[in-house]
Amino acid sequence: MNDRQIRPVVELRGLTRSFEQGGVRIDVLRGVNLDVMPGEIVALLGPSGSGKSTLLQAVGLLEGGFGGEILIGGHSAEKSDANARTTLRRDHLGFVYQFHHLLPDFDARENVVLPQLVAGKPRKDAELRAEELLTALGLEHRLDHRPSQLSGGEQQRVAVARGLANRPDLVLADEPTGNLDEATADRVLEQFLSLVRGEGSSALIATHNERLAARMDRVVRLHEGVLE
Ligand SMILES: Nc1ncnc2c1ncn2[C@@H]1O[C@H](COP(=O)(O)OP(=O)(O)OP(=O)(O)O)[C@@H](O)[C@H]1O
Repeated sequence: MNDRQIRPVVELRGLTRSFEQGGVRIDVLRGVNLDVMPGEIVALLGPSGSGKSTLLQAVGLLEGGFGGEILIGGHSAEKSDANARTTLRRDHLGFVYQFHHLLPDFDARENVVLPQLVAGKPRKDAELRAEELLTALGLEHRLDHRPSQLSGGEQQRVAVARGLANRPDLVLADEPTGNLDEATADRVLEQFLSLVRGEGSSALIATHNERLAARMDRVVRLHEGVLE
């Protein structure tokens, strides 16, 4: 490949996924094609049940059972064994879950430190990075608070910091503001997007909220198992 050619951070080619429900087969993804370019923030829109979470699980290399091809940073997920997939996930991907996935017994700082320790970063560096991110999100006065001592919007900002902690090339987020009221969702999304932009990462963000999707660089719609 020409060195000057820019490669997508993720390439999906003919991605398929079916489930059996009560003896009936449903084809949720029927041949999804998508490229996400470096630095691009893509909204994945679709009504409830259209397969947004299923698609994010595929890109996150969290589950098997998919047909087609997934390339992360040019590396084929299918051609990688379980260890190589774990490395791909660790080196390239970050996940922003809804805030109820935060570890309840650890404070905000530690929730952001832990994934970095798992990735092999020294504790001191991990703490500095956690403080930098939480400060950028306006939580410098909440570093020592546990999730139960934080508001929903504050907890979701901790979840954002955790997802970005290891400087992923691609951030995957499933309804990252889905649990928040409209005004808080707007503020948290704004901070999330500006942090992703500032770090030069890409993001694929599932939502059924057209208004929030319009704030991203590109909108793709999942309809009847394909992207339009
Ligand atoms: N593990 C599973 N077993 C059986 N069916 C599943 C499984 N996971 C998802 N499905 C089905 O696949 C379809 C798509 O689900 P998915 O959660 O991906 O949709 P979604 O667009 O993320 O919906 P929502 O916006 O409500 O979260 C649904 O009909 C769902 O019931």
